[in-house]
Amino acid sequence: MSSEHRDRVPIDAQSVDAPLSRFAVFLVVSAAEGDDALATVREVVSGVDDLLKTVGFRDLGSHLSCVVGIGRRLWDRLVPGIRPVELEVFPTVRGDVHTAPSTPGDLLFHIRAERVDLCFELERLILDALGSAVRVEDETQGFRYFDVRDLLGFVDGTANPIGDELQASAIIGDDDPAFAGGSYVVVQKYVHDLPEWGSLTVEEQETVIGRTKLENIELDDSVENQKAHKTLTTINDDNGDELDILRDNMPFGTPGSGEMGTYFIGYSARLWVTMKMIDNMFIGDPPGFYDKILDVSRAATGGTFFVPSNGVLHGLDDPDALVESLRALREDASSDAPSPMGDDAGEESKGDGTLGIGSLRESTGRATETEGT
Ligand code: HEM
Repeated sequence: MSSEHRDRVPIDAQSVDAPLSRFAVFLVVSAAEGDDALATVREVVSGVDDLLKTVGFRDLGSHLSCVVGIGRRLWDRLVPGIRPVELEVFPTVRGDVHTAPSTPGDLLFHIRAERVDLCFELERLILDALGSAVRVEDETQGFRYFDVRDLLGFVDGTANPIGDELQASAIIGDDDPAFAGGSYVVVQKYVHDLPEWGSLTVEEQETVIGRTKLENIELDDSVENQKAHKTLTTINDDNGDELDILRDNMPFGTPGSGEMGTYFIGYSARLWVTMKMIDNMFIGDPPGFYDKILDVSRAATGGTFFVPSNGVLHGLDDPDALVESLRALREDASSDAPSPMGDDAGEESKGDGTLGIGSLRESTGRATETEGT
């Protein structure tokens, strides 16, 4: 990659690695058809930093942050002709018993802060600015619950990568140089059946999760077919090295309505790793032995978004220049690489084996379908 191109498209990541906060808002919206709506989306999304400063500067200690993700359909409208290698619409994943639905959404705003009013204010300003250019598909307010527990009562997030591992797991690097500094994010809103969960003994619950409830100690992996949640979501590459994702799950709910659960959010440098975890949970590994967490957790939403680096995000207000820069970066990379990557929408380079992706994909036995690509 030439330094000239690096200068044109800086690879600074959005605040994907913001610390675990007390509050969060997960806002998913769909973009309206038409050029006017697209122009508004471009302006707001590329300038979201200004709104963030407007609100966040009023209390810097509360660490207000906002990550913007863009779904594949909107990406193709905003940046026609070049797309992150793995970006796809979240596919419906059907197991024998449980299904992970694919639900509409073009933009994700993941807002985090130590104060709920800062999250509220930023969300309000973003939606005001977007106006009729978008329709809200889902809006969930998450909160920290005791010592970072989910509503099932278990500490959630312990095995998250930190430091260098966080960067390597969550932020795209040389695999897709045009989109270095970006990340893939998957969200799913799970609604829990807490009375059903409460009818299990603590030992039974611990077997489902794979950790002890009070002390959060990891249990040994089961040698039986039925694996714990933590085992089904442990993915290794062909060399046996573990491939992590960065989770920032949050409890949500309104007891009066009876609806409460866990909002799952996972950032990854490789989308297929997150999707393999979801396959394992819903289809089972081996197939049929699905994640028992799903017997008390209904997936109500499912979406995949690409989180561009700040440089690409800001570049959305000048799409011609952006596309030219991204193309140049990808061409540079393919002329340097022994086996060239695709130069159009990225389809050609999917599963190119750089991390044993192809063989792992084939072994998933995945019964999935993609809705309305
Ligand atoms: C109902 C929703 C979910 C709940 C309540 C939940 C809860 C938990 C808990 C309590 C742990 C153990 C502590 C920890 O390491 O964080 C865990 C681990 C984990 N979960 Fe989930 N989770 C949910 C959904 C998901 C989904 C959808 C994925 C992936 C797509 C996922 C990926 C992981 C991973 C990677 C680990 C760490 C495994 C390891 O030990 O290496 N989880 N989860």
